[in-house]
Amino acid sequence: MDIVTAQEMYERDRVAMEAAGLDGKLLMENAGRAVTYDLLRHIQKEHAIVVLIGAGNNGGDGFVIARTLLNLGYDVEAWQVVPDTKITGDAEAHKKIFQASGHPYRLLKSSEDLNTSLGCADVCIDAMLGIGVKGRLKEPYAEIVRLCNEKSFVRLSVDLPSGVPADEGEEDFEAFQAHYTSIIDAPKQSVFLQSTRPYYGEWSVVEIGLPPQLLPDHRRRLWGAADVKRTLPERDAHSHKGSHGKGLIIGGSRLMPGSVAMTARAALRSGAGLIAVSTDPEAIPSISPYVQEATFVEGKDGGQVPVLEGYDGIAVGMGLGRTSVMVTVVEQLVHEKETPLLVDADGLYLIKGFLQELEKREAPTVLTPHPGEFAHLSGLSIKEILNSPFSHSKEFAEKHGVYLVLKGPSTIITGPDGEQRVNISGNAGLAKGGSGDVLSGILLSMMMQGEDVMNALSNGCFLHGSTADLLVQDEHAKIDLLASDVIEGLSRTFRTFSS
Ligand SMILES: NC(=O)C1=CN([C@@H]2O[C@H](COP(=O)(O)OP(=O)(O)OC[C@H]3O[C@@H](n4cnc5c(N)ncnc54)[C@H](O)[C@@H]3O)[C@@H](O)[C@H]2O)[C@@H](O)CC1
Ligand SMILES: Nc1ncnc2c1ncn2[C@@H]1O[C@H](COP(=O)(O)OP(=O)(O)O)[C@@H](O)[C@H]1O
Ligand SMILES: [K+]
Repeated sequence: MDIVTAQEMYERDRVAMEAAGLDGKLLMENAGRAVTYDLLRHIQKEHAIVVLIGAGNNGGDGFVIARTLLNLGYDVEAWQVVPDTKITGDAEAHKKIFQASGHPYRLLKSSEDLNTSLGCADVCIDAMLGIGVKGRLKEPYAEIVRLCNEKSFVRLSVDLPSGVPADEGEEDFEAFQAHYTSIIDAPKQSVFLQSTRPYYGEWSVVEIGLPPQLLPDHRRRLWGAADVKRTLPERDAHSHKGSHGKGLIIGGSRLMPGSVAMTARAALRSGAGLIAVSTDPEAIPSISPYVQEATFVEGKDGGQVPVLEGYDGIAVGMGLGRTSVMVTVVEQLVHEKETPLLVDADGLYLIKGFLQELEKREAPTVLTPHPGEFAHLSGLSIKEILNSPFSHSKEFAEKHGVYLVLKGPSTIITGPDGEQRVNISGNAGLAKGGSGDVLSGILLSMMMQGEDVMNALSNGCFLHGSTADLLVQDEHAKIDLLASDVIEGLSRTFRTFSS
């Protein structure tokens, strides 16, 4: 499913209108009807409903929704919150159909009248502003939004909660706080940002008849279960351990043995053929009982720098520490151009000095920072990253020729060519030390088993989060879930994808 900016959404509408001959009024009818039937899941027959209608096409959708609900026999009051002169174009055409169908609307004169009406409502449908919003809400919207947010009724939004910007990068806004948002055609960037995501409440996307074959390819997509099912490599009946990749994991130290143990175990649980671990010899006794299937490698000349040749993939950084000998290890990995490399945790701190050289690597380089680590790598502030994660990830990945996995509740995976995928599986049970180590193991394993790196990374992120989701559905709560539970839970997720 594509993720769009406001501009890209207007472009999709334009293509549907010009290339397919779908007229704007028809799209508005489709949108309004699709949204109505979606919202009905949250409405009961005895509910008193208020529909708030704004000046633009979002308001036009509001007239269609109010008419459809009234035709179905629901108790609806349609409030136009702007003067008649502001309702123009397709919205005006639908207002006329609404009136010709014998339905009255109320015109906002004072906020007291509206407040009385809101006081009697069980459900409020917000069709005031959509992707056309610019800057902070002006009156009367700002006051109406404040009134609505204080009420105890069910708040449902059309396309976007009014006031929420569609695109990343906007910090200063005030918005309708929806319990549920019915998104038209494609999720907007703001669905995935920390500051705007909470305003949407639960959400889903309704289809309004735009022809997929004609739509521009934005190369920014939400990655879901259907995509995993389509792209997850099958395990060949005639395969042997060598067919599934031999991986090297460099990390762990005397005081941090657990992280590399989890990465190794997660890699094996995700299908890796062979896993070797390079770590501080003092850490080996605590790691080996936890991953009996892994082997250990000694560094060259008895030191800590391992031989890097002969692997299908290398992951570095988990629990590694930041000593000078580790700088040497990371430097050698950067210059070892032919093996796919994944860098996490301490590895991300150590690689900062070699960023300019990453572009020269021939095999894929994958960096998996959380926003704090990305701030260190990029020199941006965490706030800047959280406000515009799509554009900052894209700029960084393209500049350094790397795959960037920017982790969080919405994880953004960006390829060196700027293609982006978003994973939203997972829950706050993963907000614990060790979750990232497990993800690194899964990603290393996926990279060794599939040809397409973007698919491998997207699938790995989905499987990691989706395992945590399955585990909190029955066995665990978000509070007690451990990263190691996710490793043992992987089998459940894999079983749902195997035929
Ligand atoms: N063909 C299309 O373009 C379709 C559009 N649809 C709907 O149309 C919406 C987009 O329509 P519009 O482009 O008219 O945008 P909006 O419906 O968001 O409204 C823009 C209007 O709001 C005013 N406005 C902007 N910022 C404001 C602020 N901060 N305070 C107060 N008023 C402000 C503008 O002056 C303008 O009159 C979508 O979100 C969707 O709901 C759907 O009907 C499907 C088809
Ligand atoms: N609130 C959350 N909702 C969903 N996923 C989360 C949440 N918090 C963390 N995660 C996921 O958990 C992992 C945490 O990785 P990271 O921050 O590197 O953890 P650590 O280094 O402590 O192991 C990432 O995959 C991230 O997407
Ligand atoms: K809205």
